[in-house]
Amino acid sequence: MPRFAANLSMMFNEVDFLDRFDAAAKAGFTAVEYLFPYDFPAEMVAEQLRNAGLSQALFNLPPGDWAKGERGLAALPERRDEFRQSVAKAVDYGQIIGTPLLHMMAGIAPHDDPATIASYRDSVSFAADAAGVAGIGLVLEPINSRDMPGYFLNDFNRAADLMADLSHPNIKLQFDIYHRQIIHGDVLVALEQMMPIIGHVQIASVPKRHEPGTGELDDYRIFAALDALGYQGYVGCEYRPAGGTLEGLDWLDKV
Ligand SMILES: O=C(O)[C@@H](O)C(=O)CO
Ligand SMILES: [Mg+2]
Repeated sequence: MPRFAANLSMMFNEVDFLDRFDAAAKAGFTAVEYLFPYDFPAEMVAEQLRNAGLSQALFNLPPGDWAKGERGLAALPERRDEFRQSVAKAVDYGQIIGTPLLHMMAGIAPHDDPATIASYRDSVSFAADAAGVAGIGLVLEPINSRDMPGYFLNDFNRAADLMADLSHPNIKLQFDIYHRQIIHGDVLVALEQMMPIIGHVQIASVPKRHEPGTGELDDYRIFAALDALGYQGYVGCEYRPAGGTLEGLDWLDKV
């Protein structure tokens, strides 16, 4: 059975962010992930994690102005300085909280423009180096264009090609099964082929992004495949509960 991490940006929204750690632990989770911890001092987040007896699986670099629609800075050449500051901030938080992985979002930018491609490549290398010095892995996640129109990294093969090209030891793929199914399908074959470069997995039903086992895929077969492929990382439960978070957790009993 995979090791599941509760995603505190989507789950346990019945309580405030800092109270979600305790709620996740009481529900039986041993690890958590979330998008961003930056509204709170890192020490405060670390204390919540520690007090709840949880491990941190991953969180994201600062994405720019999320409320204004920004979804990362890495592919935006004109934001290079701000991007580099965001890397320093994420690594700082990562060391204090104790995360093994940071996810770097690419940004809303054309994926066929030489300037944005060059910016992204430079940013990936820069962030992978900086995170690596701190002992933290960097992951890149292709995101489907229906949920995030205009997102730069919207293709799993392009992500894999880039990683092969950069050949940096500290870069891995964040394989979100929800995005994979919407972008390309062929989930089981892709998991097998890409397993050597996968650093983190996330799950949600497709197409509604609710609890596993409630959509078009056989999520239980996918969990069995992850075990059979020897996947050792966390599976982030990045879904929006269809009703209450606790009421929806019975899918875990069927894994
Ligand atoms: O899949 C997602 O949406 C997330 O993993 C993320 O990091 C950006 O929203
Ligand atoms: Mg995801």
